[in-house]
Amino acid sequence: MDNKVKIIIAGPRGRMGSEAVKLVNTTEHFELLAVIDHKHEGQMLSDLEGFHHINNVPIYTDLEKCLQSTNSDVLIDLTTPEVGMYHAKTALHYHVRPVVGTTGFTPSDLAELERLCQEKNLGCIIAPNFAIGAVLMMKFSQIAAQYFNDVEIIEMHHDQKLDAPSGTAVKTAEMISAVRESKKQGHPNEKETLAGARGADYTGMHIHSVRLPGLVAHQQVLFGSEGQTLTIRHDSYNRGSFMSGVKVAVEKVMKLNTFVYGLENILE
Ligand SMILES: NC(=O)C1=CN([C@@H]2O[C@H](COP(=O)(O)OP(=O)(O)OC[C@H]3O[C@@H](n4cnc5c(N)ncnc54)[C@H](OP(=O)(O)O)[C@@H]3O)[C@@H](O)[C@H]2O)C=CC1
Ligand SMILES: O=C(O)C1=N[C@H](C(=O)O)C[C@H](O)C1
Repeated sequence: MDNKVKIIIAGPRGRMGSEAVKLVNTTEHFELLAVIDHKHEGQMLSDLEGFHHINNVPIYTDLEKCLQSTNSDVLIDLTTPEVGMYHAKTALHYHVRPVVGTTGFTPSDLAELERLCQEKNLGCIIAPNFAIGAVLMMKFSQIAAQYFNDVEIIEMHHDQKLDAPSGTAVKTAEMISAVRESKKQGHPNEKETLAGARGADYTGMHIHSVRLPGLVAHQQVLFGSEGQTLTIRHDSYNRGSFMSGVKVAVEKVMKLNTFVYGLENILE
């Protein structure tokens, strides 16, 4: 018996998933047991371009079949919102702890996962952003919002992103609204002459989503008051920026029997 954390990764060919494969493969106390890919049933990960050096890792298209055939501890999911939700629920049913980076979950998805964690007495971490700098940006924004009631969020991502606003922007808005008195931003009588010009409305605070090739993941939180503005900004320039957070989440989830939404709740 070794003490390695036995891991399954869903979405291994993706921008994030391929980095996670690298992380697990190079971390002494982690072991990659299998991957979930909706393509390539019956093949080995080493058959795929970019993974020739990774031995003995089977590809499953069906998570349930994978969980029945392997004795795993943690599922790392980096896929799409619908798939991620199904994977997280399935993993918990099989007593495997989910670490989910996939964004786009609704409040009712999160509530359902929380209920399932209680029922199974198991840990689960949903992290809209694994980058430590992004977590600090959200925490600093929450502090600033105690002093500045006027705030708008601008998130900027690559143009292959499926969800808008980003999970980070939603989490930032949630953290701010926990301390900010609800207020409709802008002039009370303002009118959009072009629909969407003022962005999405989250308890009166506006979220603007920019999508451009060349970007990775960036966010500015802008505060304003009489004669001054404060801008809190974070930039991820590559997906490596998220991996130390993934590592911490996998280590932590092994010691948890509760549901955690946001890395800020587990960082020491
Ligand atoms: N929490 C965080 O810090 C971060 C979170 N993210 C989030 O992570 C998710 C993935 O992002 P990213 O890597 O950029 O996206 P990609 O599109 O690059 O990767 C997603 C991968 O999931 C695969 N996939 C789709 N359906 C399934 C399925 N049923 N089973 C297994 N694999 C499947 C896709 O395969 P195919 O292309 O063949 O369909 C693709 O390889 C997004 O929700 C994103 O918002 C991203 C960055 C950081
Ligand atoms: O899709 C991405 O790229 C990212 N998604 C996450 C989000 O929606 O906040 C995290 C990061 O911003 C990159």
